[in-house]
Amino acid sequence: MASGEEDGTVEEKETNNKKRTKGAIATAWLTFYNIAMTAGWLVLAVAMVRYYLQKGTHKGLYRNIARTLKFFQTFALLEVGHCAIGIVRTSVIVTGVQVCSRIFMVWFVTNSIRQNEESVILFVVVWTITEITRYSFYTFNLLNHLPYFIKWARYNMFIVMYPLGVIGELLTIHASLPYVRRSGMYSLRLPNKYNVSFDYYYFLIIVMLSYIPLFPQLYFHMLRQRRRVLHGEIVVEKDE
Ligand SMILES: CCCCCCCCCCCCC/C=C/C(=O)SCCNC(=O)CCNC(=O)[C@H](O)C(C)(C)COP(=O)(O)OP(=O)(O)OC[C@H]1O[C@@H](n2cnc3c(N)ncnc32)[C@H](O)[C@@H]1OP(=O)(O)O
Repeated sequence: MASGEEDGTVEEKETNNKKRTKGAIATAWLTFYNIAMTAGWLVLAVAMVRYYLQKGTHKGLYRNIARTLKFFQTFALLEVGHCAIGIVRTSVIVTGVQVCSRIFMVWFVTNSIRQNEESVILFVVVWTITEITRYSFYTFNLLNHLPYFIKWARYNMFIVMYPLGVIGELLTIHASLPYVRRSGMYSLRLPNKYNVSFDYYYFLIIVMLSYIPLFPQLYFHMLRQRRRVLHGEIVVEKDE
């Protein structure tokens, strides 16, 4: 009996040690990741402000920042991995929809429009403000020094920013439709050796329609997070 208890204690200790090691490694990685992403989106913000101040127009702005934007937005795919391996307590599906829809925008939609559209600037500016806030929230939270205004901004700004971002994205997809139809880009017409047809134009319409069921789910998820963190029983971090 005694020996069983001892064994249990040793096993428990080993498990706890493993958990601690995994916890420390995961925390170190997440801290690095969030600092890198905060810096990346800050670089984008500075580049946009500089461009606008120098040129006095938004024309050409997207082209100027496109590579950096694509890089950091694509890097965010790691967040789906973070959820999948359980180092952050977030749903893989919610994160997957959020990240994939954005990657789709930067790699497949903005190529098919005049990038001077105001809607492109709208969603890029909204994403940038959101991500600087979100990643700095995670960073300070991990470092146990979370200023209240960052926590407040994280769980309040999305109320306006989310719909604005979605409006920018939908207007951008809509603006791409005429060119996509004319050019037949990314489409596969029959007959072909695979005997498969794909019409990117209709695919984009389906993507636009999919915002109707998907966006409310993301938005309500954030409203629940807001209630939990700002008004709820579980406190993420000591304020200030
Ligand atoms: C092929 C094409 C497909 C197309 C499909 C189209 C459909 C599209 C539909 C809708 C599209 C939306 C497009 C998006 C537009 C915009 O972004 S507009 C700009 C405004 N956007 C926002 O405000 C974004 C809001 N969304 C988010 O914040 C996230 O993406 C989220 C996944 C939706 C929600 O985040 P979640 O992680 O669940 O909430 P949090 O409260 O932030 O975190 C929960 C816990 O997890 C911890 N955590 C999460 N990530 C990290 C991290 N990187 N590092 C450390 N910790 C992390 C966090 O601290 C929380 O911890 P606990 O409090 O301890 O639980």
